[in-house]
Amino acid sequence: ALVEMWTVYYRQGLAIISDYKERIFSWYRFVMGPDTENNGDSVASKLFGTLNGFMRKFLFRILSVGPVPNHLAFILDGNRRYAKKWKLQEGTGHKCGFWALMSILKYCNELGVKYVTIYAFSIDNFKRRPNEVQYVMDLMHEKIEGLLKEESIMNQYGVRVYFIGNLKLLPERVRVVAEKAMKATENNKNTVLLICVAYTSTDEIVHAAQESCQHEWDEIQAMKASESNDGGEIISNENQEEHRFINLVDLEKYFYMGVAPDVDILFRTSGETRLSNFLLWQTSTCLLYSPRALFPELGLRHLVWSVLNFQRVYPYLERRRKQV
Ligand SMILES: CC(C)=CCC/C(C)=C/CC/C(C)=C/COP(=O)(O)OP(=O)(O)O
Repeated sequence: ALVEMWTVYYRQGLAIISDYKERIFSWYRFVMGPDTENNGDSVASKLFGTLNGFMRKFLFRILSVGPVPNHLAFILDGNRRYAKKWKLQEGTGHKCGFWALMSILKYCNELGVKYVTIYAFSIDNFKRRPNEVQYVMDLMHEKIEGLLKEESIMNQYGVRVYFIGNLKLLPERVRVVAEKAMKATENNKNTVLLICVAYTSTDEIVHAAQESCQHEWDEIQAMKASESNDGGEIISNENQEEHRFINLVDLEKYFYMGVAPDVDILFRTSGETRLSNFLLWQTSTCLLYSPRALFPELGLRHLVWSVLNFQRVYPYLERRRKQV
């Protein structure tokens, strides 16, 4: 707990310094070293990282005795409140949120969690103040570009990235860089990071229903065409009937989230318990965990506690999944 508290304060310290760095740039570099933007590569931080990593591995070994969740999803709530709480510039909360996300991703990778999904930006978020939308889009653009670098956490930990949602709604430059990131990480095999942007669950369901109907329609048209070309067998009424119904398996095939299994634990930070139109279809048998911490404060202790809770209710969740 002490080491974890230190991690959080260390991150907060970096955030505050980063926030004021334009004003105090010269002694900031002197104190923190030139690489602080990458979360510190100094001897002290390497030593700290080794000690921390050793304790984590020990903890994860113990946790792995029980069932380890396969898919964690996060609603990243409380970034603006975090900035307010620490009297940081508007937007710095989101930056700290990104750092917290990178730590969580690293922990998930070490623990053996295969899928991590985050709600980075909903379709409704486009209604926020233009400068706020602009800030988050700029941050995403900058961070996704960073993820493309050879030494980024994505390549270091073998993380494959998917961007999930109606990507047409994103500004062109963000969409282009997102597509590049998906392509660049397609051979990474360890963890899958699904970043939901321009996403809402209802939009996903409508999109899947439309795609599925379109597919059925195309098939009927193709059958009709081949029938009239070959003078072949006339399509029976039952055959047409069969094509008029969408079934679950077909629908799920067209989900943006079709690449991942159902969620095991859904996190919503800052003590909120609403789903806000996130993964409504994929969370029917998951554990909802809602710590009071704001997203940038989310750390190892929250992850460990949620996994312990998951292991406690695991037999019940499994029974629900098998419908017995
Ligand atoms: C590349 C990549 C994955 C970047 C992700 C960056 C990131 C942390 C985005 C969060 C965006 C967002 C709208 C969070 C909600 O917090 P809020 O603004 O609603 O905060 P509040 O609940 O305090 O109002």
